[in-house]
Amino acid sequence: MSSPVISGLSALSPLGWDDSLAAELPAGLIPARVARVDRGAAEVLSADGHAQAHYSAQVRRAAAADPVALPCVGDWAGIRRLPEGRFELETLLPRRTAFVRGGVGRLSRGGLSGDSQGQVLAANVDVVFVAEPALHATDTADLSRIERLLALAWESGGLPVVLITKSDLIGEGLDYLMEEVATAAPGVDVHPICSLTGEGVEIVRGYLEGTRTAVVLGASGAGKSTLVNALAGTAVMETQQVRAGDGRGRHTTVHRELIPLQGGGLIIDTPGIRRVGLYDMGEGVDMVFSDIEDLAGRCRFADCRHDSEPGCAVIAAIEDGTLPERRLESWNKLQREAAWMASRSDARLRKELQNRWKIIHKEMRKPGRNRP
Ligand SMILES: Nc1nc2c(ncn2[C@@H]2O[C@H](COP(=O)(O)OP(=O)(O)OP(=O)(O)O)[C@@H](O)[C@H]2O)c(=O)[nH]1
Ligand SMILES: [Zn+2]
Repeated sequence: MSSPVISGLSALSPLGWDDSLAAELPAGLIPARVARVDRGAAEVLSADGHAQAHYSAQVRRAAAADPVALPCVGDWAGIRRLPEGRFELETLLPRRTAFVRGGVGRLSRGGLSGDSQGQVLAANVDVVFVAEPALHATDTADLSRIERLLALAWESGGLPVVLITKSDLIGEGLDYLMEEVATAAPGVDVHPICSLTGEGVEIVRGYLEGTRTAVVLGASGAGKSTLVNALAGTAVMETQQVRAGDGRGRHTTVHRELIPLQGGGLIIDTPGIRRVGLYDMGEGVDMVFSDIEDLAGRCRFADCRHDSEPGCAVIAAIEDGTLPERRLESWNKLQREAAWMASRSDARLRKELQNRWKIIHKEMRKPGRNRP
């Protein structure tokens, strides 16, 4: 990494680097993107390849005070080469989007708790693909699962896109299924794909244009790895068959969690993202049910519970067939769950956490503190 600045910037653009990020980079630091994190260090990709970068004292201190300041896959960082040739990760650039797990808990002494709370699973994800198979065992696509994952996707700040995978398994019924799925995802693009024949894969690739970064959410067996391999044009991910076939554990292959694709764009795949379940849906739920929110605005009573009140526009829409009744049930259910989570992780504290992230970030960028 000798002359990073000139050769660097164009070599960095496949990683998603752009002018607005460049404007945030403190002078004298080398831009690099976090591809994987280990204890105390990150594997980073830069214009000159990959390197291990140990966290600076500032980064360690900030992370000890608040786990949100811990580098995570997808982060952009400013790194520095130390005289002995090692690299140090000096600062993180502001995150544009983030998948946060666990929300924020309170310690008995009243502060924000720091242990595995508010952990950031991935940063700077532009597109969130929600993968749901057309046919899973004997059932068709699970609309409630799509709604749940969409709420997460919205909450992260990335653009949600629904992919109905394994479209080859359903044949005739596909058009009908796609119409049903569309009712569960208002305002969201929905596409059928088949990673085996390649149908729809180019449409998926289109969302990555301009070197965007994506994650694929979906249940086990939804076809996430198969899709990523189809996008990459090579086997970058182990699929279920491969894993079953050679009998090796998944841990035998150490892979980077930020995967640049040959045709452009990047995919983030981490165990944390794979396990992502019912976390932090928060305001995302409102986005998923924007159709019902609109209708509710037209109910006669402002506090209508859409149950049996007179002048309820939601019930009217169910009666005239424009709103599937399943949607209202699903909305009620997810709202209850979101409220339950909010009672545990307090939305106000979450906002506070976001603000504190900004302060931490400024703090980390103060020059001359504890240089080794
Ligand atoms: N018929 C059909 N099968 C598919 C398609 N895509 C994937 N599969 C199969 O579905 C199974 C699961 O695919 P994976 O890609 O491993 O699923 P995954 O979502 O990565 O699963 P986890 O790693 O457990 O999260 C494999 O046997 C694939 O061959 C498709 O488009 N059509
Ligand atoms: Zn109503």
